[in-house]
Amino acid sequence: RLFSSASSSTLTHGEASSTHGDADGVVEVNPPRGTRDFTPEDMRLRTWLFDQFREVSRIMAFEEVDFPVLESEALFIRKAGEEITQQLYNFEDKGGRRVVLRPEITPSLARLVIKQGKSVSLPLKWFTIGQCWRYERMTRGRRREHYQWNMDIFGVPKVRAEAELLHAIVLLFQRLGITSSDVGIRVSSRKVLQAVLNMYFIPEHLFTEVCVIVDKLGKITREEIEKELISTGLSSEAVQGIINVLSLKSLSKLEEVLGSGVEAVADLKKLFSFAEQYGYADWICFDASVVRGLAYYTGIVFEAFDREGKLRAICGGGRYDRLLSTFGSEDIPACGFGFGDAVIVELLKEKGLLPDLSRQIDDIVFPLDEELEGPASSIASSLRKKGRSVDLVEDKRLKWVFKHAERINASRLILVGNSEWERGMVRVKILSTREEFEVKAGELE
Ligand SMILES: OCc1cccc(Br)n1
Repeated sequence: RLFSSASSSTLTHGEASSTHGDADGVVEVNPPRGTRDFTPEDMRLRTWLFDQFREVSRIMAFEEVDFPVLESEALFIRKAGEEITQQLYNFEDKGGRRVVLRPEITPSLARLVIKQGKSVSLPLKWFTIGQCWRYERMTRGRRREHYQWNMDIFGVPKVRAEAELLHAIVLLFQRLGITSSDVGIRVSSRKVLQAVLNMYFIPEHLFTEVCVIVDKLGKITREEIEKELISTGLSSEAVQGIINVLSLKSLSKLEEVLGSGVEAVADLKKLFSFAEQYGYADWICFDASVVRGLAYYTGIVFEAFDREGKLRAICGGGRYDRLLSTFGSEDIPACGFGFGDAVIVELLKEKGLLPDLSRQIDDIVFPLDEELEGPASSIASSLRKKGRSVDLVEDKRLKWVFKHAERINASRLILVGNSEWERGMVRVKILSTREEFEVKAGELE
C-alpha cells in the first residue's frame, strides 16, 4: 500500500503514522537502479529455472552449499584489471569493515573449502544458486544484480572434472529443450596462451593481464586489443603471435603451431575424447579465442553460446588450480562454472521454449453465507492437512468466485451453503467436467 502525505495518519501493517512519501507524497515504488522485483508470475519462471538447476545438480551428485551475499572486500581485490573487480559493489559497514555485495561465487567457495580444511574429504562437488552484484555506471543501463548457478569440483586435478562440468551444462540445456544446434560450448585452455607466451619468452607476471585483455576479443576491435597488449610491454611480434594462435579453431592446427606433447594439447585431446564417451561431443568445439575474463583461471576454460550469435555468453567456467594460495592457503586443484539467470531466459524466449507456468490450486472453499465462514474454515483446514492447496474465499459474489476459479486453475469449487450444511453436506463442483454433487463434509478428500 503506498504511503502518501495526505494520508500520513494511515496506519498500515503497524507502521507508525509518519510520511514516507517524497514531494508529491508517494514513495518510490521501483526497486533500486539495476535491480528487479519478481512478481508471482516472474517468480514461477525463476523457481522453475532454479528447480532445473537443482535437479541437474542432484543428478550429478553435487551437494548444495550457501554463503552470505555480503563478503569481505579482501576476497575480491585482484590486480589484473578484470571488469568484475572494477565494478565492486563495495562499502564500509558501521564497524568500519570493508565489505562487498559479492560479484561472483567462486571466492566464497574457496573460502569455505579453506575454512573446512581437513574436515572435508576430497573430491568435493558443491553447487549453489546465489545473487551476485556489480556496481556499473548506469550509462549502459545494464542490471546490477543477477542470480548464478555455480557448480564446482575441488580436488580433481585431471580434465575428468571439466568433462563432468560440461556434462552438467549439457544436461541442463537438454532439460530445457535446447539442442546442440541451438547452443554450442567453446572450449580452450589458458595453457595455450601460456605456451605462446613461453615461445616469446614473455615473463610469467604478464600472463594474467594478457588473459584479461584477450578475453575482450569479439567485444572490442582487434586494433584495440593489439594496443592494450603492446601497452603491457609485449613486442609486436609477440602480439601477432598471440592473436594468430588465438584465432585457431582446430586442435590439429594448434598442435602444429605449439608442437606435440604440449600439455594444453594433451588436456584438450583428452577432454574431447571424454566428450565422445559422454555423448555430448556435438555440443563442444575447440576455439583458442576462449580465455574467459577472470584472472584466476589456469587451465581448461569454456563458455556456452547461442549459435545465432545474438546473445552474450550463456554460462562459462574453467579450471582454477591456484586460487586458494592467493588466499594464503595450500592450493587444491579446482574447476567450476557460473550460469546466470538472464541470458538463458532470453534464449528460451527466442526459441519459444518458455514453459506455461500458470497458477494451479486444488480447491476453492466458499461459504455462501457469512455465518458459514466457520464451517468453511474447518473444511479448508482439514483439506490443507491432507496436503491440498486451498484458497478460502469470502465476501465475494458467486460470479466473481467462478471467474477466480478459472483464473487460478482450481480443480474443485467447494460451496458451503445453508441447505446442504444443515444436512452435514457441502456442494462440490469439478471445474474441468462441470460435474456437481454433494458430499458429507467429513468425507471430503
Ligand atoms: O556476469 C557479471 C555480473 C556480475 C554480477 C552481477 C551481474 Br548483473 N553481472
